[in-house]
Amino acid sequence: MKKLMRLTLQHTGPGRLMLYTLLGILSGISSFLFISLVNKAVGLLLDETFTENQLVFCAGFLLTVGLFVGLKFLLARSIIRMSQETLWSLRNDILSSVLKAGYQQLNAHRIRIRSALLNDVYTLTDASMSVIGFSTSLILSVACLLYLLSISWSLFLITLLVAAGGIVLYRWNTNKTLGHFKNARVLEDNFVRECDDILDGFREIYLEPAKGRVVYRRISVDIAGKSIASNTIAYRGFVNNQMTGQVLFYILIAAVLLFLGKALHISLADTISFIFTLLYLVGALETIMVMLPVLARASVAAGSIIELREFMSDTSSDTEEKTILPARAEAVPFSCLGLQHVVFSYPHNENIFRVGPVRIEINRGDIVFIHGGNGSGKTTLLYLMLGLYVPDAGELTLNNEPVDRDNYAAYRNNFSAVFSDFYLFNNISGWPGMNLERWEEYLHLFELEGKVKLEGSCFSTTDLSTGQRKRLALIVGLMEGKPILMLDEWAADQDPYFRKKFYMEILPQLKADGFTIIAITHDDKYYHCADYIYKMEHGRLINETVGVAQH
Ligand SMILES: Nc1ncnc2c1ncn2[C@@H]1O[C@H](COP(=O)(O)OP(=O)(O)OP(=O)(O)O)[C@@H](O)[C@H]1O
Repeated sequence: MKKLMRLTLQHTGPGRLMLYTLLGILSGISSFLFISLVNKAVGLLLDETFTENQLVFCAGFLLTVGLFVGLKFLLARSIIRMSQETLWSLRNDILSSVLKAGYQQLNAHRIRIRSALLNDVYTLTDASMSVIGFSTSLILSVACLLYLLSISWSLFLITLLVAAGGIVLYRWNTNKTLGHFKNARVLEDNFVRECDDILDGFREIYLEPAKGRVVYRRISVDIAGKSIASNTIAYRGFVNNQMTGQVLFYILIAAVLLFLGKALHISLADTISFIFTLLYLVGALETIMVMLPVLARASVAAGSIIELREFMSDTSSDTEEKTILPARAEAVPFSCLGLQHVVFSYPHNENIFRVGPVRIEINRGDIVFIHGGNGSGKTTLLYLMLGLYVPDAGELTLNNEPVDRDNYAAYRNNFSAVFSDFYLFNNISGWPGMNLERWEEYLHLFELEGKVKLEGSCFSTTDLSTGQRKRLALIVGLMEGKPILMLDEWAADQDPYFRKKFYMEILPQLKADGFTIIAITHDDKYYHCADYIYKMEHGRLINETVGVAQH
């Protein structure tokens, strides 16, 4: 619950939370005023003096009901607004942590981020909607207990003992119950992962439905089975608590009516008032008990969001040490970059694959090709050069200056990249430094005229062939105007005609325009187009430029 309070406080602010609590208290008090009026009226009816006070009671009832309705309405309106604002504020908060996180952190927590954005925030929003009933019932319970004290302190003590017994039982059960909710929350992540398999692997499943059936079975048998079991045990625990509490109070009511009233010499009017108030108390306690599982699940969701945020901002753990949090940075004019004895290995990789030590110097205007076998470390090296991964040892230099924590973001600003699994943004509005005036020229160069248009800051379509989408991604990269272009097997999806055009015509033109190009390629037919050629072998970078370089 502490985590839930911490998160709620962060998103509503203490002022608003106090205001809603105050409204809840007032609403509870107005309910209690109504009960006490009913009790008084019952007492007067028994004394047969009610008719003399009928008008006063009529006004009293109208006033308390009016107050109750007004406060409930105000509270409901505020809480509904607050819960919607909390939903979006939580989402914005998670997304801004995502945007500030390092690449490796993001990759490691992809599924949790999705679960947090889609599930946890809704669990929390639902809980905040329940707060109205919860706070009102809580206040009403306290007020009822105080009223019971004013009727008979001995009966009050007995009631308190019964309530304490219920609370002890509840506490005893709750830890176990929360554990089951936590299990169910972990299963939710597994569910999201399996759903990704179905949605992202749909083509493969369509061809071989057995693949889909396997995933479906994992969801419907494994995950659903375990999730149903965990949630059922957890909810059952809460229902048991609720029933135990109710039974305890019903026994108390029966005992007061049957013998406790008489034994403790309580008058008939007080006994009736006591029973009445107890019944109200049971109702209020029941409302609280119904809310408890909702709050318990919200507490697990809050814990999960807080943990995720800590993972995303933490720079001390194994993985996070190798990332540099981005900051706003101005690019410096690029003249050369270098990797000096750079070493990197993936954390938690059992095969202990290591890149390096790597030494390389690249100057402005160079065309550098890197080739090598699958799994030799080319992409890892590319990520190191791009500053997506941070080396374990050695250093990167930009313009002969070492790149450190403070200027990593500025360093990254020098690159545009088209990855082998690139993402094509449809809307490029607000991107800094875009040379949109070159759009038509590049469209012509990459032979995409008539295929796609730039409408404002959006592309008319991104539903193109794979090769065409790659051409468009490269045009976007070029329009960004960054000095270094990183390409991971860019030409692999191009037809022979355009591949030739790319190596023989486009690359020289880009070089003439001042771009530096670092490309992973297996097109050995065009290796002569590079100024420098390197081979990656088991994480080692071998210079094969001799005989290839044109200068
Ligand atoms: N995210 C990762 N976590 C752990 N290990 C990884 C990760 N990515 C790659 N590796 C390991 O690093 C090695 C090199 O991978 P890398 O992607 O750099 O190779 P590559 O030369 O680009 O291969 P390919 O030509 O197949 O794309 C792989 O053999 C793999 O074991």
